Amino acid sequence: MENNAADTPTDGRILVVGAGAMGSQIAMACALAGYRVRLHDIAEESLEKARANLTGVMERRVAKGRLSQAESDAAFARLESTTDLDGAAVDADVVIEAAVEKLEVKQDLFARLDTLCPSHTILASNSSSFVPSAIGARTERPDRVCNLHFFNPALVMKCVEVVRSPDTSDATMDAAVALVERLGKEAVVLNKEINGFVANRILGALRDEAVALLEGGYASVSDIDKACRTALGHPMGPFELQDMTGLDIGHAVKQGRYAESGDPADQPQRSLAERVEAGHLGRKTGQGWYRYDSEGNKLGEA
Ligand SMILES: NC(=O)c1ccc[n+]([C@@H]2O[C@H](COP(=O)([O-])OP(=O)(O)OC[C@H]3O[C@@H](n4cnc5c(N)ncnc54)[C@H](O)[C@@H]3O)[C@@H](O)[C@H]2O)c1
Repeated sequence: MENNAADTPTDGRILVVGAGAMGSQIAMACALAGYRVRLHDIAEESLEKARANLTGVMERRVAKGRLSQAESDAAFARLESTTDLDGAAVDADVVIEAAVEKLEVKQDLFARLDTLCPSHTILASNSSSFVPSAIGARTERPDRVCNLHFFNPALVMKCVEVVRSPDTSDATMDAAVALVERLGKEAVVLNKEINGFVANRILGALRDEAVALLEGGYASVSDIDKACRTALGHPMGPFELQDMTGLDIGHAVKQGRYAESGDPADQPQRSLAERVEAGHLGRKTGQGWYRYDSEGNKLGEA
């Protein structure tokens, strides 16, 4: 059985803001661990989609015997959906924000949550890149702001990066790490904030080296991927992975980092930029570093 607590409700109320791919699964992970959870979104259809997706995920888990029907029912009973942020925030002990990746949206949300939530409430963001000092800049509680960075899919992936700003208190970090552990996940603590955190920075460095080797004419796309799979034991190579996640995503991350650092090394490389400009974004467009047929089967290098 997974980490869940159908019969042992956990103290504390969690508010998850944003019911997209990440927020919906983070909310369910918390409900499975016994927390009472409110899932908020500005869009009613996002909440409906979240509920439908979670119902499917939980049904599959029950069918596979990884969860009992009673545990699934109890988790759903602890999970409430709402478009009313004011009402949802009044008694939240922890907020996990998983709205769109736009700094202004997050700063506005944190400023608003700061006025709506009790003074003890921890405000955490699931942002993939923005640091807590930036997101919480307009709150009166920088000591209770941190990042809780889950990975996709949040119900499956074990790692959660817990990121502190220079103002985040030890008590906030301790509570955040305890929450991650209560969810049955592994906390990776960042003692100092940095854009992109640990796992995605390492992934980015690998991707950059792969593109540099390709652009230098040292090896082909498929041989670089082969080296990562067969020598390093990676489940897929860096080009295969980019085709899966979307070249536009990696391109946007590099642009964002360049805007912040001004370091030319952070700019998207020529071969990546050319593909994105041509609309070759990976599997979703049928071509990225590789070409794919309409069923998504790889045909060969692009
Ligand atoms: N998708 C990933 O692989 C991944 C992984 C880790 C972290 N993240 C981060 O998680 C966050 C959410 O990503 P996602 O992939 O779930 O996005 P998504 O587009 O699937 O969902 C975003 C949701 O936020 C809602 N929203 C937008 N503005 C809002 C507001 N002001 N108040 C409440 N809800 C609002 C939207 O209606 C939408 O339902 C982003 O910060 C992203 O960087 C994403």
